[in-house]
Amino acid sequence: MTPAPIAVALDAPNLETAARWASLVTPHVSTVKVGLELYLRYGPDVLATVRGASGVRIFLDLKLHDIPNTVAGAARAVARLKPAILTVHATGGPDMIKAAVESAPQTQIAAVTLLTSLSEADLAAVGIQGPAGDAVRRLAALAVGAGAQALVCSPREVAAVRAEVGPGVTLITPGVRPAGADTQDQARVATPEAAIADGADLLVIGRPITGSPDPGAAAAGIAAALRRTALSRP
Ligand SMILES: O=C(O)c1cc(=O)[nH]c(=O)n1[C@@H]1O[C@H](COP(=O)(O)O)[C@@H](O)[C@H]1O
Repeated sequence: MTPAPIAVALDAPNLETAARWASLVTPHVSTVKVGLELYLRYGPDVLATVRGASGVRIFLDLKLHDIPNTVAGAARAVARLKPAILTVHATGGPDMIKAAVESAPQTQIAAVTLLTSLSEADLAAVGIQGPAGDAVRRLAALAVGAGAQALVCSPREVAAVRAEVGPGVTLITPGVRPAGADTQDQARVATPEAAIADGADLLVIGRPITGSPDPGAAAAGIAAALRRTALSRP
């Protein structure tokens, strides 16, 4: 069976846990995501450990955000680890995004538009007025114009982003929660089925899978629900 378009966020406190989660979920999902917690604790070695024998695709989520020269150096430094995807913040601007794209040519650069943890009130507090969707669409167009091949946005905005950037860009949505699940620190959320129906290519899901007593079964359950949705579509 083809693995589901899910990147499991391995936000683990130690390498053993991350490796265990990775081996449990990789039969069911296409990708695993290494973020700041693991990378800052263990460094580049974490990618080889998590990749393990399965050779699963790695999404390296470092959310780079600095001046173009510094981001170019950072992207070059991690490009040798061959992550499939690397994140940068779209608000770093077009020159910064372009620097990342040029410095990691084998890696898909994903520009994070507005963090899914921010509510509209939070966005207003940092000076982003109006509906989140407007700013997300503007940042999406800017990032694609600068060469980003992928975008990160909330599932609430993914349909508008798809309409803005067209079919060729990979749309990645965190802020995904199965119906009835605790939203925790996420503000702009939707279900896995809704995210896919609205045009997401890859769903980032962490705690709903890794917080389960059986992460393998939780990943398999969400993957099966996505397959059922795909089959029921006309
Ligand atoms: O870039 C990301 O992956 C990301 C962007 C964003 O806007 N929101 C967001 O939650 N994420 C990441 O997606 C994951 C979501 O995890 P859960 O909330 O546990 O499903 C975390 O690892 C976040 O770092």
